[in-house]
Amino acid sequence: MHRTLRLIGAASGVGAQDPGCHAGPTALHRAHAFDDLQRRPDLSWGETLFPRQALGGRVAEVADLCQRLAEAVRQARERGETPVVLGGDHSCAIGTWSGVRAASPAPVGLLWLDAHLDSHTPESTHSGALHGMPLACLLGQGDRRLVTVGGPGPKLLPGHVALIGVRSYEPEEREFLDRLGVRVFTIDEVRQRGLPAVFGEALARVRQAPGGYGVSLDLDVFDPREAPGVGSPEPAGLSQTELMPALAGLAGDPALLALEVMEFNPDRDAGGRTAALLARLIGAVFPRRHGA
Ligand SMILES: NC(=[NH2+])NCCC[C@H](N)C(=O)O
Repeated sequence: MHRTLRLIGAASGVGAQDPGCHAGPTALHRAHAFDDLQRRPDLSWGETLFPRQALGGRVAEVADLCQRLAEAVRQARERGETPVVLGGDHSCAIGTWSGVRAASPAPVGLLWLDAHLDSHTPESTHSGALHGMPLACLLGQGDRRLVTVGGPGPKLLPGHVALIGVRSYEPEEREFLDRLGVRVFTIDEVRQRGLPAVFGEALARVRQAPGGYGVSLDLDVFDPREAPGVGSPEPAGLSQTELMPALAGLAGDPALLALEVMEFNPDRDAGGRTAALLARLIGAVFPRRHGA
């Protein structure tokens, strides 16, 4: 059975220091790089969600957006569709995975591809930026308004989570993840062992979750020379030559519940390279099947 892909825009930069990612989904909707994707009969662009202002601060605005995103993602899953969420800053991940979890009868795993750990709490953050906190929130730690999006309780169990590509973080968030037992594959480990070995090990871990798993991809996991259009670029990332084949290996996996691609910042996307990469990436994970 071929599932319908449901694109959902999360047009928020409220969680970031540079709010430019808010324009990401609208820019992609119009980008020529997305023309072929949008013509696919098995893909439909659903809604794009925008933050509501004057809710009394950033946490309230992010919580409100994530609540609506969780609902849209949950409904898509319950219709038997595969949600593909396009950000937007990475704080929106709280909505995506709370929605996936709400639609699943059993715990779900998450593969987190990112230059950062995004695992601060309000107490540990250095910047105060909410896009530095979503993974901690999904693991049950953080501002109550964010932790309870989509229902009470942690949305992920540490043993079902793995991060790949990490190269920029503060010590407190690393200690937090190590304490919980979340597996972090830094870029140094990728360089030592090669991406195929690391990706395989990370995937095996997240696939242990009985409810299936998802992929949260922050575009800054790529080297900024290949993906310049991101909110927080960090040098020395993964190349497309490395990561695309690994992602293509997920194609057709019935346990893959949803994908999100976050932190696209069109203001910085010199030559439209990042939008084109993003379109290729969706095509690699969800190739168009014959007849679909
Ligand atoms: N989703 C992101 N781009 N996160 C970047 C976070 C950077 C830094 N660790 C912070 O907490 O501010």
